Amino acid sequence: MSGLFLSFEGIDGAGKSTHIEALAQALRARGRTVVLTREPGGTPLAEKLRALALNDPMDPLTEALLMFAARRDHLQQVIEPALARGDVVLCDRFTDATFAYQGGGRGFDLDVLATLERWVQSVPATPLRQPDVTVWFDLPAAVAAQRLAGARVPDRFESQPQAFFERVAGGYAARAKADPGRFLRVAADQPRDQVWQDVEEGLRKRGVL
Ligand SMILES: Nc1ncnc2c1ncn2[C@@H]1O[C@H](COP(=O)(O)OP(=O)(O)O)[C@@H](O)[C@H]1O
Ligand SMILES: Cc1cn([C@H]2C[C@H](O)[C@@H](COP(=O)(O)OP(=O)(O)O)O2)c(=O)[nH]c1=O
Repeated sequence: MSGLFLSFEGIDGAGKSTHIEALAQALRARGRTVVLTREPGGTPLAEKLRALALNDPMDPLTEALLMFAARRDHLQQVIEPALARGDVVLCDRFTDATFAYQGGGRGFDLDVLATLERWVQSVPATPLRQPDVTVWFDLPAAVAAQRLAGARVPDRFESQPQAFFERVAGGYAARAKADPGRFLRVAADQPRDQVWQDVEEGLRKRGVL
């Protein structure tokens, strides 16, 4: 069986975590070996970089470089070996998050991000590794803010004002527009069951489920 790479995106509170585990179970029930992972993170080194990026003050270039440094290690240590074995990789966030948060949210130069993307995602198997499908939980920033109010201790990103998340959401929309074949947009402002049905149906249409 050939490997499959799925990423999950959306602003904080959009509902990714709620549905990734259910999807892992659905895939396992179909006989697939599933690697559940996340960015920034997924390896011991990348988890250290995550702790820095989420908690320590830094300028936008440092932030972008840490995200891509973590990604490079994650690709080499976890994602590429898993895809080579024929596993399904479910990754909670990938490069679209960098374009949305560092690009849209922080206003960092998108051309620089695109250059880093090409460098970091060039691997022996392919000149530009990208997810096969990106499930995008599209949720208005105001709804996400309501969901997260008081729910968890906010990190450097979650403590940003709503306007930041409006820019992040715009960053995702631009990435989706540029690569509509890869993006599966799910309207996340619906009851959990309906969101899950839309995820399932979208992935079935793409032959993933
Ligand atoms: N469809 C939904 N409707 C209402 N609340 C939801 C829905 N999906 C998730 N939630 C709740 O919203 C919060 C954020 O969801 P979560 O899955 O952690 O988002 P993310 O991983 O994208 O940040 C959680 O408290 C979760 O229980
Ligand atoms: C992958 C990535 C995440 N982030 C941010 C988005 C999130 O606020 C944060 C961590 O993501 P996430 O794992 O979704 O957080 P949580 O543990 O709260 O579910 O990192 C970036 O800013 N750039 C990136 O490239």
